[in-house]
Amino acid sequence: MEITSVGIVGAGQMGNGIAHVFALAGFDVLMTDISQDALDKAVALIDRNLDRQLSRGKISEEDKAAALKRIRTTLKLTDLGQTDLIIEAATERETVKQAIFEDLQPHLKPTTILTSNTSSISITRLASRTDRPEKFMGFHFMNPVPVMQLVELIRGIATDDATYQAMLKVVEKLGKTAASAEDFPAFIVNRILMPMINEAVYTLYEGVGNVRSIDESLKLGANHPMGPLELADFIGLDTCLAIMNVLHEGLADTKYRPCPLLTKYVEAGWLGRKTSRGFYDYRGEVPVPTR
Ligand SMILES: CC(=O)CC(=O)SCCNC(=O)CCNC(=O)[C@H](O)C(C)(C)COP(=O)(O)OP(=O)(O)OC[C@H]1O[C@@H](n2cnc3c(N)ncnc32)[C@H](O)[C@@H]1OP(=O)(O)O
Ligand SMILES: NC(=O)C1=CN([C@@H]2O[C@H](COP(=O)(O)OP(=O)(O)OC[C@H]3O[C@@H](n4cnc5c(N)ncnc54)[C@H](OP(=O)(O)O)[C@@H]3O)[C@@H](O)[C@H]2O)C=CC1
Repeated sequence: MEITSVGIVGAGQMGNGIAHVFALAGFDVLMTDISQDALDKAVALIDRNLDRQLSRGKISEEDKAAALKRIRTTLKLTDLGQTDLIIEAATERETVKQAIFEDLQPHLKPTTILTSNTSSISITRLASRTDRPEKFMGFHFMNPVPVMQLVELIRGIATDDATYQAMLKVVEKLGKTAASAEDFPAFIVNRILMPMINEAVYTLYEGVGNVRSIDESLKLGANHPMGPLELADFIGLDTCLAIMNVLHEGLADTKYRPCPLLTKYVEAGWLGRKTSRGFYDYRGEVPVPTR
């Protein structure tokens, strides 16, 4: 069955980026969130990010207008039931994701494929709570979605080949590159990236460097486009901590112990760019290190 429509749950930074790339690739998009404010902000951001691509000659005025026309929003999760593909991109918490799939289930077409953009949580476990574990996959985009080429595809233990092949076709239609990862905590990218970010926070915690020197070191010394603390702020410190907890609990190895300083920032509500404060304070003209 050809996939032409997608339902996106969660209109945060990932949800809006995913809606953006699907609409540009010609899919009909229906996006939901628990707040109207999040939906309005997401649509405004997609408009701005399409403008960036327009001003750089990557898309035309017609492409932009057509993409925006393909995006609809709703506050009712169950409206998404008639779409061909569900992409869950809500907060990185297993209970939240489980509840979303549970609530959606009675309203789904029998053919609808379910996916989660989770950064770390077991696909097999999420799938096992639904009526279609064979049609369930991890579909992990990278941030910022319109810019990053990679999508991780993660099969749960029960995912069938027809579902995997259908998702490969979707990735191809988006013009992105798929990497297949096995279903173990945090898959490939975050298994490697997140311990590096956590180590950068330990480096700060132990006073080996400050925010600026740590970020400069990795940017100028290892050619990373962003320093690890700047990247953590960009991803969201709550998401970074959630991923470290999944690694720590799922692999039972102390090398994944989340840095207490990362926990403290999250407890303060200093979640990075999305709350205007994290390892940097973004409330002024230029970001200022908070340590
Ligand atoms: C946590 C997880 O589960 C998984 C993850 O996602 S891990 C995070 C993965 N992401 C990264 O590691 C990102 C690392 N950072 C970068 O690659 C770069 O800093 C960046 C691409 C984000 C920004 O690059 P930059 O050169 O500093 O900024 P900027 O010049 O504004 O942007 C570069 C290009 O991207 C475009 N761009 C940036 N953000 C965009 C967006 N949201 N939408 C559309 N276009 C965007 C810009 O228009 C620009 O386009 P051109 O190349 O055509 O000029
Ligand atoms: N940030 C990143 O770099 C990446 C994140 N991911 C993954 O993508 C997912 C989303 O992350 P991200 O976009 O950064 O997070 P955000 O915090 O930016 O957005 C999450 C959104 O989901 C909403 N939400 C929460 N619960 C529900 C619900 N029950 N139904 C509908 N919407 C809900 C939130 O609303 P509210 O704010 O009101 O709670 C918020 O708008 C996570 O699983 C994360 O691990 C994957 C790749 C990269």
